[in-house]
Amino acid sequence: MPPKAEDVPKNWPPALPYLRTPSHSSSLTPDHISSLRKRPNDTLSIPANTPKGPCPLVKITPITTPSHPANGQSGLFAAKDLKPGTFILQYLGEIHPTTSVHPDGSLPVDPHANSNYDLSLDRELGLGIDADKRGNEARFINDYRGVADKPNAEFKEIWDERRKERGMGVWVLPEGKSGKGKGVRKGEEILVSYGRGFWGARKGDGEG
Ligand SMILES: C[S@@+](CC[C@H](N)C(=O)[O-])C[C@H]1O[C@@H](n2cnc3c(N)ncnc32)[C@H](O)[C@@H]1O
Repeated sequence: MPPKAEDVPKNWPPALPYLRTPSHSSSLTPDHISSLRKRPNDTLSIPANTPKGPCPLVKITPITTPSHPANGQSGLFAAKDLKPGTFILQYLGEIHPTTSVHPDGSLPVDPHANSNYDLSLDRELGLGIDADKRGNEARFINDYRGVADKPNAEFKEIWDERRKERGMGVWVLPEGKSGKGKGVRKGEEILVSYGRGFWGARKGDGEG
């Protein structure tokens, strides 16, 4: 059955599969899988009342402000006031090894290296989450550079108790000692820091 309009968020690109749970690359090894199923000591769980499917806290919005560095693309905006420390949604995409052996057996290659939607989940083990070809609303989160003075949200590892699996979550920045995180007001863009490495690899695409 084709998905009903309410099954995907408004402004979701029609050609892109919308995920409600992570997808696993067929290149994951048994070691990767067993590490994904081991809960790290200091991770928070996804709140039990988190809906599977479209997130009521956010809106995918086309950007039409000429001064915005991602003008002509989309961004993710708050649909409600969000307090500091709020879990917003999980970053869904394909969980994949960051290197895999080339089909001809030559040097390892990373087929996700050029993706603009690839997040690191575990650097040591070499695991990433790529939302280039499939994902959820979180793939539309822009970097704060050129948009605001500071980020108002962050990517932080989470534990999914329903799937017993590690993943990445998007959280509103906590208050912190200096009152750093002030929350996100309804209608404000949700912005993270991609890190200098992202922009360093894409000189001319944003700030370094
Ligand atoms: C994960 S995507 C974010 C969603 C993207 N805007 C879209 O509509 O699909 C990352 C890409 O968004 C753009 N982008 C995000 N933040 C930006 C910023 N601060 N300045 C310039 N481009 C940005 C860049 O093209 C980057 O490669």
